[in-house]
Amino acid sequence: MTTQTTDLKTLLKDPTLLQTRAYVAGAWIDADDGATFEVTNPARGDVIARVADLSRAEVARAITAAAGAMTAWTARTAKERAQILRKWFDLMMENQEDLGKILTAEQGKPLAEAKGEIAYGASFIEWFGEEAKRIYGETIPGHQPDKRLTVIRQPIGVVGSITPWNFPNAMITRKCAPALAAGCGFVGRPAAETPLSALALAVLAERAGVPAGLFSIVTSSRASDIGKEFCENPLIRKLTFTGSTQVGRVLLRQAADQVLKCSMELGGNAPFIVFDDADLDAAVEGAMASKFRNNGQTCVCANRIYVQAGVYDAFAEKLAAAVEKLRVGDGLTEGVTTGPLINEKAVAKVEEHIQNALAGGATVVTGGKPMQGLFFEPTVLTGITDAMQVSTEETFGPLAPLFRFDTEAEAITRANDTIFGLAAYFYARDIGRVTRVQEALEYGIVGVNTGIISTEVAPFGGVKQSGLGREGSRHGIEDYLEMKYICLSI
Ligand SMILES: NC(=O)C1=CN([C@@H]2O[C@H](COP(=O)(O)OP(=O)(O)OC[C@H]3O[C@@H](n4cnc5c(N)ncnc54)[C@H](OP(=O)(O)O)[C@@H]3O)[C@@H](O)[C@H]2O)C=CC1
Ligand SMILES: O=C(O)[C@H](O)CS(=O)(=O)O
Repeated sequence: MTTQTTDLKTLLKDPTLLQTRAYVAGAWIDADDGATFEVTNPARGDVIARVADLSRAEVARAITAAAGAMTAWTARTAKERAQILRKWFDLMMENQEDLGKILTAEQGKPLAEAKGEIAYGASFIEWFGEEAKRIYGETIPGHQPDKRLTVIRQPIGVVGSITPWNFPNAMITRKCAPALAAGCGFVGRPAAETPLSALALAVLAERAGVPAGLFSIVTSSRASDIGKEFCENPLIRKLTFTGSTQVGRVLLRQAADQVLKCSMELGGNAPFIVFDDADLDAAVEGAMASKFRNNGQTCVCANRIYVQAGVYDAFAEKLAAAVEKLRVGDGLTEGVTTGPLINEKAVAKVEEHIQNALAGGATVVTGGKPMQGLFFEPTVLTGITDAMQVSTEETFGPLAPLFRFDTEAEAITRANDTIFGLAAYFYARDIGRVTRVQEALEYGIVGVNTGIISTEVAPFGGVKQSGLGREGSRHGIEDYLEMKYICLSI
């Protein structure tokens, strides 16, 4: 690690965006016992903040306040709610540079990418501010002459939210925006690695006019405790989680006791398939975008790259050349394309997958080794087989493993041979093949001739063990509404 330290406040135009206390029931609070936890810059290893370390008691207060604030919030018109969300969006975009610097400092992604995440995160607040005005009901032709049937949709209640470190802004807004638009209260617990982006969001929520108590950010190093509070507190009507499938299973088990409605955005193992008839240069561009975005730390990153035999060597050569142009370094340094991994566990996992592949006969085309601190050489391996760990486990790092295949049917079978089903990608130009493959892949999201699929206007989510529900799009608000059927006898 460098000896350089990160004095974030001096980097910000508006230093008040950097908060270290939790935002609970409309107030900025320390933990009742004064406890704090450290936030470090993964690029430099230095401590950039000490943040309030809340326990269940403070979180319970946030939940109670959210329930209390819902009454007035749902009494407002949809237009008033929409206007406040629009103001929040505007404030996020006005402060995009500062929010990006805070995000880079605590998560590591290059500033340009962090600013891109701020725009992506803000887009959910803009989108659901608009959707707030379109929560329609139904009238149904009565089943008897004296019956008048209607269906109305009402906010589900207080939402508990748990989010990961890899998108510390967008994963929260992808949840809180539809929740608030639907009229719900919201209590968000960000990952301990990246709480500062969430707290900066709360600063701007307050400025935008989000009512005190409706929206809280509860920072804590005690993830399991907070998860239990969300699952056991009867005022919580909805749990929304983004993170690993392993933790998703724990939460679903805990949620069962109260039959708590859950949305789960979980792990992935995305196949990226390159057919003989693909535009190879486009396929390399798509593979670079999908694989190395956020240094490979996204749930929709290409995790397995299948290349048809006829173009395997050419693709491997082109991909390696593109990978060698990546510039690894501190995300706050101009021109850096690839930041550090989030922690030592992440570095160890990438190294484990590489060593396992090499032991099985794979070959390093470029990269392959850890660098100083949490940095890792962007890596391309050839000779990957289905017996290797990288075939069944999500690497969550800068490793591009190339599998060879012969036929279309083989590619589909191998691509689907996983417990996950979040995102898949393929490059081909034959219209018959494109149609067959896009329909045969068992995934919630399929990118055809593109490696980037994320947008607020489309439904994001997985099948199989990649999750439950969809976020974003006109569907994303459904998970925060309950349908009420009214049968009026006249
Ligand atoms: N489908 C999707 O959209 C996404 C999926 N993921 C998946 O998550 C993994 C990487 O992210 P990572 O953060 O390591 O995932 P984790 O599942 O370990 O953590 C996700 C969040 O859950 C918290 N958490 C951990 N254990 C518990 C628990 N027992 N009860 C309540 N909360 C808990 C974490 O807190 P803390 O970090 O403080 O320990 C973090 O805030 C990958 O598998 C990736 O694919 C990640 C992002 C998006
Ligand atoms: O956490 C993730 O990986 C995100 O869900 C992926 S995306 O929505 O930013 O593409």
